[in-house]
Amino acid sequence: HQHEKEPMHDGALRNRGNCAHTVKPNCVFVCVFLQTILVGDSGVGKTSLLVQFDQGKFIPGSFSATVGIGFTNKVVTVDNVKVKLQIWDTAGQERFRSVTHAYYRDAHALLLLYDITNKASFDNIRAWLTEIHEYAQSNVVIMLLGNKADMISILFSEYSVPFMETSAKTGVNVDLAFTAVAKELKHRAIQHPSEPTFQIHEYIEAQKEKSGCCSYF
Ligand SMILES: Nc1nc2c(ncn2[C@@H]2O[C@H](COP(=O)(O)OP(=O)(O)OP(=O)(O)O)[C@@H](O)[C@H]2O)c(=O)[nH]1
Repeated sequence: HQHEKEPMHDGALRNRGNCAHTVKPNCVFVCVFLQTILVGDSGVGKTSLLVQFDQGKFIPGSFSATVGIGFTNKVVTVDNVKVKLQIWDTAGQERFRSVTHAYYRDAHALLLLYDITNKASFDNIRAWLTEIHEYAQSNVVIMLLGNKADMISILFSEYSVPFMETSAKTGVNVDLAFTAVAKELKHRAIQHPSEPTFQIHEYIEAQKEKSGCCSYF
């Protein structure tokens, strides 16, 4: 944080009206100040995500729910411009909701998290988005994050089962799922001694990248 020198006044933010931020010309230290809020159900990993981003570590162990709200400042350089992110970590528990709503209005960006292993946290996204639309500025930047992606690889390594996400609706990875299985079976049936053994995991990984799976805009 030694680069921080010119934090904007909170008042400047409140006066910004339509959420526009100021880029200071020829600035050396902090040029843009952005308020970001992490929201989502309790236990989806908001605090953990912030600790990972800020300190590059993950502290496993017992879960202690956030009480109220707190923030961490982080300066990132984007296209040679120093951007100070003030990241607010909110409590996901219902009883703190009225406290956190008060912070939505000043947010430039909202990171909405769900836990990919917890269906209820996914189902609640609609309710979160309704709240966001009610309390935040209309042009707030919203990013939806499916956290705990590592849990997939735990299943994968436990059972050694290849994994990919498909959509029967859009067709994403549908061909690949069947082709990969067909290739595996073909290699088992007809294996030329000179041929390297077919690695279905590697094949899927290589093909998945081409289809640009898993980011949706
Ligand atoms: N495997 C795995 N566990 C995670 C991940 N993120 C968080 N956890 C665990 O999930 C539990 C809840 O994480 P927190 O970061 O405290 O959740 P939170 O969203 O801040 O919860 P509240 O403060 O109540 O809103 C903790 O036991 C974490 O260790 C992740 O990406 N992978």
